[in-house]
Amino acid sequence: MQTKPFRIGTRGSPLALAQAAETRARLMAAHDLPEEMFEIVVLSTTGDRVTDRPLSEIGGKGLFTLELEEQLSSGELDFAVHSSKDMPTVLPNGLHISAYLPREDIRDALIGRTAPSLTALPDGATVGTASLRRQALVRRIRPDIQVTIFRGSVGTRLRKLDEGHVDATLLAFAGLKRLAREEVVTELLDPEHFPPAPAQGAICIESRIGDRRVDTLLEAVNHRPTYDAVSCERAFLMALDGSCRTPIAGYALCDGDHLRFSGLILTPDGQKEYSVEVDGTRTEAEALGRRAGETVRTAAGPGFFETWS
Ligand SMILES: NCc1[nH]cc(CCC(=O)O)c1CC(=O)O
Repeated sequence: MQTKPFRIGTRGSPLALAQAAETRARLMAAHDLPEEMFEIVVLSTTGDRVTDRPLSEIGGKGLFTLELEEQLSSGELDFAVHSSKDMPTVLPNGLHISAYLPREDIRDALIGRTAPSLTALPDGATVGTASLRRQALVRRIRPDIQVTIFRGSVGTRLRKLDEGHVDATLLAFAGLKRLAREEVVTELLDPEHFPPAPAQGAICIESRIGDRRVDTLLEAVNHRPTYDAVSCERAFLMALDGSCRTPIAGYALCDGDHLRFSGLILTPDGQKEYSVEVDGTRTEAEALGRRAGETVRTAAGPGFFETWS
């Protein structure tokens, strides 16, 4: 192996930095390499800079990835570490997701200030979130709840909650665990009733297609069950054309060679929905996700995706 350090690209949020550090630690352990062999390069992305509007409004794909991908393509970086959930379904030419680390918990967590659970929140309570999926899933269970746009890093959102801006907020349990903040959680939401976003809880590594040196390095940390589950979930998103304005949820679970996927699309008010379940072998993960996406898209019909945009 070469002696020049690998350049790892990441965003600068505390969660992104924790994920880059976890990636480096796993690579050091897998290859018995010293820390000096990995240089963590921090870049700011559009998604980091615009924090006062919902992401669905800023539009465009790759708000959290574009700047990193430019530097990957130009050879400035060797690979980039991302939250898979923030990855666009279609990547720039020449780049691919080459590895997934073992997935964290996939569930959403409620952090309640005035009550500990979604069902116990007071009548007309406010919940802070910028996610259309979380908004729709909250309204599906509690149509009386008002949703306030909440953006910024995990720490910023928890501070806004503390300051009393809202009664509760929702965050990925995975991110809270990675930041060692899981003690704030008052309720973990069951995926059967409150399904996570496709790819939630999984760290992925993006690199140049055909970079043998990087492929060899990353192979040792790639977790196949996560790779298959998230590939299935991303295929579901892609088949739905991943419009940022459609609340989409879904998760795949691997059990030995078997994979089961549950998907859901709903209107932002949570009052209308289409769900799908498929299962098969892990080797057909992508095909299963694609089929599930096509199934709900056909069931919903073209009108469904236009009713609110
Ligand atoms: N878009 C923000 C984002 N991207 C990934 C995570 C959490 C970690 C993960 O899902 O892997 C979060 C914050 C959140 O949803 O609470």
